[in-house]
Amino acid sequence: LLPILEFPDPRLRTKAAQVDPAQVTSPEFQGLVDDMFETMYAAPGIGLAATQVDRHLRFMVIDVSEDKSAPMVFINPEIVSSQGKRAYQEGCLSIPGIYADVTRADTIVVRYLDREGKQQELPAEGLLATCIQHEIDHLDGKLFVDYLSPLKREMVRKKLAKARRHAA
Ligand SMILES: O=C(O)C[C@@H](Cc1ccccc1)[C@H](O)SCc1ccccc1
Ligand SMILES: [Zn+2]
Repeated sequence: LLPILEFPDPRLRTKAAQVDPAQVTSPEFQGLVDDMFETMYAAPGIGLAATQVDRHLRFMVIDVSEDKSAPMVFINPEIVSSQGKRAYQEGCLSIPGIYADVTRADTIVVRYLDREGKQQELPAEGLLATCIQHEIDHLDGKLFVDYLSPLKREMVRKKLAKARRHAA
């Protein structure tokens, strides 16, 4: 399992670099993808961005199915269109115990390279669209708490500091 960075770790603010398409089929990269799926399922989570495990490359793994039956890899993802708005109570594996409503586009089309390095274009809506947008934010060093008011974000910081003190 790969350790997941936790807020306010500054490494979570790193902007990830494009993946070299020639690297995608290498054993090293494929091994990292496998490790990320294992880490995500163990958390458990439905998405995990490479940034969260301190690998600053533009890719993420997602599986919104109930039974781990729909693993998806998005490499160098870019949203090419987005429509509508939808609020969803988001959590984040890097900000444990904090949940808040975040409004994002309801329907998107995302262009990316798949696990074989093949260019794909996928329409997504609902939870999958929310998750894709949440993970791409990670690759840009953004966290869902950035969408909260400064007051609310301060409350989050205090709550996490307190939880860390009690855990120590
Ligand atoms: O930290 C992450 O990126 C994993 C996130 C992905 C996510 C957050 C909000 C909304 C959709 C996806 C989650 O912590 S995975 C845990 C989870 C499970 C079911 C529904 C929502 C979140
Ligand atoms: Zn997250």
